[in-house]
Amino acid sequence: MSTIAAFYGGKSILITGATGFMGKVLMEKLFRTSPDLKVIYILVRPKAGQTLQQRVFQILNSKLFEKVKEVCPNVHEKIRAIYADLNQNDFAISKEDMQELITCTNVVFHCAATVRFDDPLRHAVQLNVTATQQLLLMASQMPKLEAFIHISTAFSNCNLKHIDEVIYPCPVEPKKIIDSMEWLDDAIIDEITPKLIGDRPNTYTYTKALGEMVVQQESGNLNIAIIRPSIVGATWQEPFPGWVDNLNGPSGLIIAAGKGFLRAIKATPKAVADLIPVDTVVNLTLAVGWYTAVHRPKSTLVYHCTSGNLNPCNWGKMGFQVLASFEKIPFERAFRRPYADFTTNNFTTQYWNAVSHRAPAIIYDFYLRLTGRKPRMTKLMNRLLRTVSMLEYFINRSWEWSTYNTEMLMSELSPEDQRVFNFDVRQLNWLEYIENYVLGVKKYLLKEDMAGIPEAKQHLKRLRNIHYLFNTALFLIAWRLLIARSQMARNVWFFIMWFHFFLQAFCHQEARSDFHTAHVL
Ligand SMILES: CCCCCCCCCCCCCCCCCCCCCCCC(=O)SCCNC(=O)CCNC(=O)[C@H](O)C(C)(C)COP(=O)(O)OP(=O)(O)OC[C@H]1O[C@@H](n2cnc3c(N)ncnc32)[C@H](O)[C@@H]1OP(=O)(O)O
Ligand SMILES: NC(=O)C1=CN([C@@H]2O[C@H](COP(=O)(O)OP(=O)(O)OC[C@H]3O[C@@H](n4cnc5c(N)ncnc54)[C@H](OP(=O)(O)O)[C@@H]3O)[C@@H](O)[C@H]2O)C=CC1
Repeated sequence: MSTIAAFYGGKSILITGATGFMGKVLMEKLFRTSPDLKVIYILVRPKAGQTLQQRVFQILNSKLFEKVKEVCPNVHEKIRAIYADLNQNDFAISKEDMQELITCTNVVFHCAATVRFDDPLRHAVQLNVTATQQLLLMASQMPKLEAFIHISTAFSNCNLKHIDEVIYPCPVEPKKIIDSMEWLDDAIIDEITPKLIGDRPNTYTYTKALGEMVVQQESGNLNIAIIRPSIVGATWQEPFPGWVDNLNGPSGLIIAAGKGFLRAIKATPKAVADLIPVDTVVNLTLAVGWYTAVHRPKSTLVYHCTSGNLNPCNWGKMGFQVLASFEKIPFERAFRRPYADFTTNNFTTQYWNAVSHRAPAIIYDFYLRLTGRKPRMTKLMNRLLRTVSMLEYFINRSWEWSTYNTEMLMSELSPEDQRVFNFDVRQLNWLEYIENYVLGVKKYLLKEDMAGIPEAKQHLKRLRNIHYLFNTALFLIAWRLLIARSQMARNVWFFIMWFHFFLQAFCHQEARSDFHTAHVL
């Protein structure tokens, strides 16, 4: 029997962010491996016209929970959804619910956060810092609490190149930031945001760093640990490979590339793609919960949940494998054929954005107008390019995260626990993982039927023919109208053609050699 699974038996567990990507996988694993746990309290807010109960019902009836229902048929009775809004004082939890939580909770997993990169500082501070502070205050009143596990991010200190499993201080105290949010108006906050976040790229990474400082300062006598996952991706093994249900991290870009919207990206092929499967993060989280409660380390331990130093993969190899997977698993109704130009240069990025993204969108919108429909592609493309520009920071740099604590914990586990709560990322086969990821995006995010694959392949063939036809027609028209009439136009045309093909050849050669190197590595 697994020691960790046995530890959670009979326990009352509080999870924040249980309706999120990681929270759902955490609940699933807890119920599947410790079906005799007492109760999982989840702090939920009504959303998108759904009540708390409807939200819980939807989660429990999803494919993710199919196995759980076999092992733990009374799972509905073991989830207690508590109305809460982490943006409110005392989380707007009723007195009775608060009393129950304080009296009964044994372990807290704090996953809730805003993960948006463009959130205004006030909102990001409220959720990622103030709510963490409030939750710790609540936890300090829990007589039965054995462990408090805080989920942070490996990028909370992305302004550093080498990151140790320690809490780094921020120049301005979190308490001062929290106080100032109360009296400063939005315009002033917007003005000082760049100065506060300094060399971090966004309010998300900054407020997650502040959240860690709050954990350190307010820990009191609590048994606390911090987990820092890198870029969390689809499940690797459990409960089945490829499960994913939101667009964060690479998932949105996989869709954009597979549907043929995104065909070039400013990314450094040799930079480490520090992806970590969500089930690996959850396994480490549960192991840390057990270790923190049972071994009670004297100080707050930080655990890096990253792949780069143990089993590195780079963006070149990842992009190559994603594209290769589209051959086998094409997405339906693609706008253009999937294709990738990786570039590291600003000028070529602008060039490919104009040629591969904006121009086709304008042409398609023109076609929509001609056929009496509302143009939409330019707007969609602008949004996509904005999203990509926000992710660029993370795909053009490499970081080194030390993993001493994570490796120490692995060595502390029994062989059975190492198997049931596997977080040894060295066993991950990237090529297999990425193919399952693409498959998961198709099945669980796009909700496309596998039976549609032959038709999707036909559609891509049609797109290829249209592409050839379009290029030939364009060439003939240009030739007829301009080139045949003027020497000047001929010279300009030849220069453009030369430049275009030169760039294409150059980028291909660059990408090929990088893909090749990446592959060899
Ligand atoms: C040639 C290219 C392709 C080649 C091959 C295939 C490529 C795949 C592999 C290699 C590519 C590289 C992948 C890089 C991924 C790197 C991610 C790095 C992130 C690390 C950060 C640290 C990790 C963490 O700790 S936090 C978790 C990460 N958080 C996020 O990812 C949140 C990011 N999202 C946001 O902040 C916002 O959504 C934002 C600002 C991007 C957009 O906000 P906006 O208000 O404009 O819109 P939304 O309402 O949110 O959505 C609008 C629209 O866009 C869709 N969308 C949302 N997010 C993404 C996304 N990440 N990618 C693509 N599309 C996205 C959303 O669904 C909406 O669509 P509609 O149709 O309009 O509804
Ligand atoms: N995804 C990733 O790549 C990474 C994530 N992390 C960290 O992991 C944790 C979980 O992330 P992930 O699951 O991906 O994020 P999601 O965005 O999927 O989930 C966020 C969760 O927080 C909840 N939440 C947000 N605001 C409130 C609020 N005001 N009141 C109550 N609940 C709220 C959401 O509830 P609702 O459903 O109602 O919106 C949701 O359950 C976060 O702490 C994040 O920083 C770290 C590294 C990478």
